[in-house]
Amino acid sequence: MDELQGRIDDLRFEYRNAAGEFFVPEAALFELLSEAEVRNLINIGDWEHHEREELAQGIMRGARKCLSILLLINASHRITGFFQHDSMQSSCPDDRLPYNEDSLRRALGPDSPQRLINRFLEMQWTFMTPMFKQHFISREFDRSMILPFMSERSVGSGSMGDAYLVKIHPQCHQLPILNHEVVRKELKQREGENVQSFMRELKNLSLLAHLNHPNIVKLHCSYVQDLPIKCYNLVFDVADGGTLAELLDGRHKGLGLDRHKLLLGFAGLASAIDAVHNFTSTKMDLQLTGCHHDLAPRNIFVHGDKLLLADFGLSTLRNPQEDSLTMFKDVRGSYVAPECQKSIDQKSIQTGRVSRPSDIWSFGCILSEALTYILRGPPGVEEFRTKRLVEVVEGLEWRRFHVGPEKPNPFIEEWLYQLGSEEKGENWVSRVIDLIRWTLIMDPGRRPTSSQILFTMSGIATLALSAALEKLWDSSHATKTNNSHSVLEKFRFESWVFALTMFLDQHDTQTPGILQLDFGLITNVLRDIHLALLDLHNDDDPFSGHQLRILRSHNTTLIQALPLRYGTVFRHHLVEQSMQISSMEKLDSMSSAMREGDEHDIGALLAVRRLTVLADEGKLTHRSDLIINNTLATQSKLGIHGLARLDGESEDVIIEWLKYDPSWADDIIGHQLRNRLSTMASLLNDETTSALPGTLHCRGFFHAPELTSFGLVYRIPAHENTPRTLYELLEARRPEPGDKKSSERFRPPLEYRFHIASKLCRCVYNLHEIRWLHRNIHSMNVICFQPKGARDAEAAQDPRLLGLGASREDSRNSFTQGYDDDAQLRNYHHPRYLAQERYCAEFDYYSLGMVLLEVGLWASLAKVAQNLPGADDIQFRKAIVDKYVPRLDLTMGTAYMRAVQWCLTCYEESPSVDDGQRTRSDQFKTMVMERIAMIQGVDQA
Ligand SMILES: Nc1ncnc2c1ncn2[C@@H]1O[C@H](COP(=O)(O)OP(=O)(O)OP(=O)(O)O)[C@@H](O)[C@H]1O
Repeated sequence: MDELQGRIDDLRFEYRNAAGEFFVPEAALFELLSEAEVRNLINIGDWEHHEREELAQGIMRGARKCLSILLLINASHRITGFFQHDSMQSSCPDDRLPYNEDSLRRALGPDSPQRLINRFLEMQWTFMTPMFKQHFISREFDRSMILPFMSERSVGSGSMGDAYLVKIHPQCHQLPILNHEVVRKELKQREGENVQSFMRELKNLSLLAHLNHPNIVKLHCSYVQDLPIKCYNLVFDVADGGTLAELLDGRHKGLGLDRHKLLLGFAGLASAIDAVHNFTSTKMDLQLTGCHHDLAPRNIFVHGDKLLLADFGLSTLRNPQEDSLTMFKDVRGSYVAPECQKSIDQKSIQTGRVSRPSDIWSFGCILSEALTYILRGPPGVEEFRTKRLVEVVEGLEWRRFHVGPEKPNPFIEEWLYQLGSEEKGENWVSRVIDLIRWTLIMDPGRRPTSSQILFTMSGIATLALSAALEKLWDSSHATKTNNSHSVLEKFRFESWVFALTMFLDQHDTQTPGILQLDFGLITNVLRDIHLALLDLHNDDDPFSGHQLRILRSHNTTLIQALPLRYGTVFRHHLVEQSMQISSMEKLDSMSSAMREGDEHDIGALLAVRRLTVLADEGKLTHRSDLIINNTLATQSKLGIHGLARLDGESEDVIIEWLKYDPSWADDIIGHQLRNRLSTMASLLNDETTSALPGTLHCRGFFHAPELTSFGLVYRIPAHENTPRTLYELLEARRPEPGDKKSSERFRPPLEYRFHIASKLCRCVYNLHEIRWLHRNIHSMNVICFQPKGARDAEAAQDPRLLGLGASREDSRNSFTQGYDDDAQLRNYHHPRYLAQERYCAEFDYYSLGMVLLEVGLWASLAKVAQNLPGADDIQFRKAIVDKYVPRLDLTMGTAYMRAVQWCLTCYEESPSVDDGQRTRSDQFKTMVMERIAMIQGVDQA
């Protein structure tokens, strides 16, 4: 027993706090006083056998501290009394520490000497050091309580209290802290406003602690100690980088924050302000409207690369139904909003009523200093502060961003203008300045809300970081080989930045919440990309599969984070970028790289693009296997084309006739023509080309000298289906019993018509994406496939575009399509093209518009033209636009009508970029393709 007593006594003098007091951490005591030790002690003591088991269990359950004290004062046998007087309550003797004289006398027995009682009372404090745990709020400590603070040093003081950096004994806390350190903020005085502020801060922080917001300083716990006056303490997580005020002044510790981190820090800060302004806790089923009221750099901490919002002593969090205006409590500081003081009159300032926009003003002020810091460093901040100093009334000067309740400080705008003219290459600077201007609007009602600030600030920070990464990507890329996979990833990243920028520009910040972006996720991915790019510099084989796979997966995450509509913008930009590649070799490898990844459809487009360039350059290999020598066993007309069966075959084929001028049939020109045909057939035979939606697979070509024509031979996709031209269907009459033609016209249901329209748009859009103009869109070049046994409506299905062969020819003189270049085909062409203007995409849209009109009215253009006898090309177009297009309103709806109208008038309209659309193809997509797809209920994205 003596030996155990000696060891406990040693433990008593092992730990000494910063105030020189000894204490025994609970865990250390329990380690020493194990169950074996306790049982051993009981076994050698004077206790009756039948008492021993219960006693051992009772001590282990919660009396080891009392037992230790009794051992040290040589009264261990009295431990039984602590149980005898527990009135069979479940609490344990240790739980009842600290004892007072009466309760102790009851436990120790009435015969216990006073000296024993005194010694216990004195000794007990050594064994009851508090255990600091999270969310222990408002604990009251006796003045004798020994706190396990191993070291303590002052880190600053504010108007309300002093702050100390404290190291807690590792066995005396269960806090998630680094190095066992916390900041203890101690209230300076106990009277008046300070106590109220303390209590308010405590209440606010306790509520905010439930949010566990990464940008709000973490309150771990709080306590009050009677010393003998009440001393109020808040225990915070340590912010390791000092305050933002110190950073801006150049007095910060550590590395500080670079520009991107600072911008991200402000996005985090905006998020904290938003959390305060719109406090919501599902756990507590609570929604409150908050206001910080004292936003200033000294109340913002730097922690790692985060900014933390602190000091909630003046803040309010209240029920949203309550009036959210508050009388401003203090008028100090440079960041105070103009509405915070009602009037200034001979040095006396009347406080005004403030609400959340006042915080927004302060945020804007702080942001402007931060921007100055980024661009000009601490001396710039100093200059800004000095220059904005104004004398408000005689003898009263301040550095605020206004000069009275309704007057802005004119210097601020001048300063922002100066900042804006710097850093030309950095597009985010002007965005930050725009945001600052918005926050510094004198009318509080017109300032942005915290959610708008959060969105805008997050967008700015993301764009700034992305721009830096683009540079890094360039520099690392420039030194590497032209590995197509790496070029592709760079393109994907750039296209993502493009789509993001468009999203931020177009997002209506007045109605936040409609389209949201997970900025947290995006920032993390951007950080990972940064690391991966840095790795590339140090890697021997930088574009090895592994590195690229990492970058590809990061890019994919970014792309998937875009709202659906902007995923389409991304895709379009990627196509545009890829189309800039002029080298055939690069196009080829880029196309293969894409076909392996997420954008395989773009890869296929690129492959076709490559083929078309090769075809135009006459470099497409001439393939003898595409020359068809069979004669035609049967032949019938398919409008201007043919439906035939080749000798010895069992399936029909479609023949696109290309007629040449007989005078060219001499040997030399004939050879050239043959070469051209061979090139076209190779292009249309390639599986990538025939995989384009709305096209047919070309098997090859043959020469029919007797017709001075070549025939391009196409496969029928499902051979039992009957091909019919759209023109034929438009003209068709409903069959009557006995197969007699009725006078009633055949009209497929609307959904069939929308489907045809939609598919044709898609086909033209894809062709244009790869810069392939069709040049011959008309309803005789649209082939539908009637399933076997289907009648009427079902004939109008699965439309495909013919005429692609001739479209590769620059000159209209090489071939004419069909047996004769029918005058009625003229109606599909834009008058300006007919007047010899160079062919452009708008002319394809015009022709497509005419076909869409035919589909909409379900009447051929030839039929329509019969009502316009003698009209020249221009008059014809005008009559169509003015008279026939409006009829679509009734047959197909307004959206369809507008789509057709756009096709027929886009050439006349000056190119416009103001609605955010960059190219005609973009416009076609939104104005026509998506409109029609939307009526049809199909997402064309
Ligand atoms: N959690 C913390 N981590 C690191 N340092 C802190 C922490 N809390 C306070 N400090 C330091 O202690 C100083 C005093 O903080 P305190 O919140 O008491 O006053 P203040 O905000 O600077 O002034 P005022 O109360 O007048 O607004 C701070 O400026 C900061 O340097």
